[in-house]
Order: sequence, then structure tokens, then C-alpha cells
Amino acid sequence: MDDVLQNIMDHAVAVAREAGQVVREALCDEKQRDVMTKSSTVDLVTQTDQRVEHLIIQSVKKKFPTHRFIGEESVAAGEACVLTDDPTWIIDPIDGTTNFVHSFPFVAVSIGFSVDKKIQFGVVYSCLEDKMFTARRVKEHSVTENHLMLFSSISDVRRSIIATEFGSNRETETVEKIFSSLRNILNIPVHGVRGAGTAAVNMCLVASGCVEAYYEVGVHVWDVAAGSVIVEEAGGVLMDVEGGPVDLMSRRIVAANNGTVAHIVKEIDAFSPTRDDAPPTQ
Ligand SMILES: O=P(O)(O)O[C@H]1[C@H](O)[C@@H](O)[C@H](O)[C@H](O)[C@@H]1O
Ligand SMILES: [Mg+2]
Ligand SMILES: [Mg+2]
Repeated sequence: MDDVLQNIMDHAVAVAREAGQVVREALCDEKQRDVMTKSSTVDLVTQTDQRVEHLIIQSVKKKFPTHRFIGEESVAAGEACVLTDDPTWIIDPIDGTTNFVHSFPFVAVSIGFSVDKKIQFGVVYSCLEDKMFTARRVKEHSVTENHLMLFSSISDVRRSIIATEFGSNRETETVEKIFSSLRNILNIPVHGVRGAGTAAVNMCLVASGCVEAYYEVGVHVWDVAAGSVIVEEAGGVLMDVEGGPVDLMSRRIVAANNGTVAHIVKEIDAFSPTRDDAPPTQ
């Protein structure tokens, strides 16, 4: 199985790079950044998101015809978001669509691969930085192209930088919760709070030791599937925002180094968005 998995992972890296090239070219063409909206007026999608997801799925289907898919834009188009034991590609064609639309320079292609409901490997290609992050759920972990993982050993949360995002839900109660968590964390006080505008890149920042923790409520499984392996294989931990094991379908995540995770979890004003795998409402 090892060689088989490596073969699949090599394909994921190659197709992520190909997809990244499409994204880079699309950035120079305003038409390809024309905005449509999904769950709210600030939940953006472009024809490039759809095109890149199609490219990835078609490329994988040719090589691995029995594999299944959970893709952000396919789910938006009505496909079910159900993780089975079958080999499944979990795809976010453009993580950071708002960044893409505004040319804010952090945009990633994120691909996680799951078997038996466990993510086996993750590939995050931060395509404007041209950084490829990969990790496989075995002892080995690697970040190609010299982007070494330098995991943070800071255990004093007051010396940390915490990454988070504001998401795309602007309901008053949600915004209140987001600011309540942010206020608690700033008041620790931490050195700073940052956000790259993409969950996948934020998780790679944790794996690289650039930030000590990343948390968000409202993410989706395609935002965090790949990053989850990258963080764990770098030596980090994943947790639910109220402590306990993370559930990638729950839309809640903390990814952190060991020293700060407990402190961050204490400060988050948690809430529970509708799960990714909830049956559709009629
Ligand atoms: O929709 P895309 O794929 O760009 O992903 C999301 C980000 O990854 C979130 O962290 C972020 O908070 C946003 O919700 C953003 O939408
Ligand atoms: Mg995303
Ligand atoms: Mg996306």
C-alpha cells in the first residue's frame, strides 16, 4: 500500500502545481476573477474556483477511476459531503477566494486524501508564494522546495502569534462570538494576531513555526483536511475549540504547537455551525 499511496500523493502534488499555474494566470485576467456569491454576500466564488476543481477531479479520475471526491464547488453545486471508508480526495481548488479576487497574495490549492475516514496525506500549494507543503501520515514528513518545517517550541502563550479568520458569516451573533474570542486572546496578551485569509496557509504557518496556533469556527472539511496532516506530522496538535478530539466535519478547529493549545482553547467563545455532513434541509 505504501508505494500505491506514494503514487497517489505524487499525482496530488503534480495536479496541485498544475492547478496553481491556472490560478496564477487567472489572477492577471479580471474576467476570471468575476465574483459570484454562495452562502452569503461575502462568501465568494469565481469561475476559476470551478474550473480548477474540475481540472483536478478530471485529472484524478483518469488515473484513479474508483476514487471518490468531496470538492468545495461540487458540494456548492449540490453534491453530498459524506466521507466514507473509500479512498476520497478532499479538494479546495482555491483556498482564499476573497484573497484571489482582491489579489491579496495568499491563495492555496488544498488537497487531502482520505482512506477509512482518516486523512492519509495533505498537499497545500501556496501558489503565489510558490510554496509546496506536503505531509504523509507516516513517521516521515516533508516540505518540498526547501520550505523546512520549523515547528515552534514557544510554550508561553504571551510570547505567541495566533492566527485566525473572520469567515464569511456576518450574522450578529456570530460576529459577536468571533470578537469575544479575539478580545480574550488579545487580552492574554499575545504578541499578535494574524490571518493569511486561507485556512490551509494558516495551518502551514503553524507547521512552519511562524505562528503558534490557528483557530477558526466556520471552516469546512476541504479547508482543513490537507492542513490537518501537515500540522500533525510537523509535531503539532489538533483540537476542537472546546477541547477534545477534532472532528473535521464539525467546522471547528484549533491547530497549535503543544505549548499553547490549552491556553487558546480556554479563550475561544465557541459556537456550532451546521456540520458539513448534515443531511440537506428540504
Ligand atoms: O472559501 P475559501 O475556500 O476561500 O476558504 C475560506 C478560508 O479558508 C477560511 O479560513 C476563511 O475564513 C473564509 O471563510 C474562506 O472562505
Ligand atoms: Mg477554503
Ligand atoms: Mg475555496
